[in-house]
Amino acid sequence: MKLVGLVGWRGMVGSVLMQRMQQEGDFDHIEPVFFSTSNSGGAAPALARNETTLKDATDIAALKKCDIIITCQGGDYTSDVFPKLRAAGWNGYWIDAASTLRMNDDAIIVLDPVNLNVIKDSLQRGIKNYIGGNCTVSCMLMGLGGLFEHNLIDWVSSMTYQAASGGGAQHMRELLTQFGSINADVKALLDDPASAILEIDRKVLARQHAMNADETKQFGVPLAGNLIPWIDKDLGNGMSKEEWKAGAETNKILGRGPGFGSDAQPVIPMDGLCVRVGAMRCHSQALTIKLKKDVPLDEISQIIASSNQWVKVVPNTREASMQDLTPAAVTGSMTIPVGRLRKLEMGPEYLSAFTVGDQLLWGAAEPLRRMLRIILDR
Ligand SMILES: NC(=O)C1=CN([C@@H]2O[C@H](COP(=O)(O)OP(=O)(O)OC[C@H]3O[C@@H](n4cnc5c(N)ncnc54)[C@H](OP(=O)(O)O)[C@@H]3O)[C@@H](O)[C@H]2O)C=CC1
Ligand SMILES: N[C@@H](CC(=O)OP(=O)(O)O)C(=O)O
Repeated sequence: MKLVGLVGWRGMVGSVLMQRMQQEGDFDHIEPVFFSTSNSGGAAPALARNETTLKDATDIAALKKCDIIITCQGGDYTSDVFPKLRAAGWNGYWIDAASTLRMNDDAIIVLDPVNLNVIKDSLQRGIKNYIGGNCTVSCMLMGLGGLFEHNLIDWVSSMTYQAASGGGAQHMRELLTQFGSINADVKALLDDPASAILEIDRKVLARQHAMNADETKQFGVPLAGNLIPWIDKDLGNGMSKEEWKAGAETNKILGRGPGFGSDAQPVIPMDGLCVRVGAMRCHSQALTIKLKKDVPLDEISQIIASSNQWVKVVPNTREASMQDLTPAAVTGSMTIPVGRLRKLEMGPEYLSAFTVGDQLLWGAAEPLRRMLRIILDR
């Protein structure tokens, strides 16, 4: 059995990964070794078999023994440990949730329901670094993969509504704490049906404006009852790094653009705005898609629905959209609903779509565990 090192397994992405690996019986096929950056020597989780203590996640000699390493520890860890491990001659498979290595020439962004051909070709070529994509990109491609596959897309503009979970566990906690403190300030007024709504509104705003640095430590400003139209770094050209990832990662996942040789398909322009909203753990996005030609809506629905077993087309009705196309409906589920499909007033080649995906499942953990199985099944 392959020795598989697990790093970052108790974090938020890591915990979801452990859950999914148990559900899918992945541990039956590996000998796991659990690593920690903070508790080496401590007891490994119950899933451990022969290696029952936690190894030091920075111990290159211990890491080198692994055939495969899966890490959800984060970008700083990858930047620190990965180069040292390769420099020490380790030639195993590195599977990573962090963005650090994604755009490297010797790394593949993995989303096998969409790019299994790219993955298989890379394994054949001896590539050893397999990185999970940005959560928004992965969820979008799981939903709209069919349109890309049929080469129907001229360009895409995405407007995202990204959940607190994209920032990590502390961000989710902060959002809920903020909601709680706002509620506490207006609870008496809410309980009184005769109270004035403008007084409630004034108090909510006063509480938001009065939030101190501790209450907004993660997001920098209140997110509860608010939104933040910027995610990730400022690239200095008016674009956020999260927005840049949409085009860069989508095209890399699809194997499009000059980096993939002279006979590769051209890059599909993708751009838009990424916005953080007060949802808990599903990323949603509204897409404007310029098609290459006028394709009837029923054909579009059929192409989208038949792309993979997880995508589900939601009828473009008020009731279905409210029931099936919300973060609360999708959280914890592998299903990727795509709805609000309609032709826009701009013309028959302009399509709107809205999709929601659990960013901890398809957006983070699931492509990693599936990559592990692809390697094991070779
Ligand atoms: N959040 C997301 O939605 C996505 C994240 N990613 C990537 O995955 C990386 C990990 O993200 P995420 O899981 O959100 O990060 P977390 O902060 O939840 O976990 C990262 C590490 O923090 C340490 N840690 C310290 N205190 C705690 C605690 N109280 N509970 C659990 N872990 C703790 C753990 O390391 P140790 O056990 O060694 O102490 C853990 O592995 C990110 O940096 C990002 O690169 C990718 C896609 C989506
Ligand atoms: N940036 C994403 C989460 C994330 O971790 O993205 P990436 O893996 O590309 O750094 C968000 O905040 O919603």
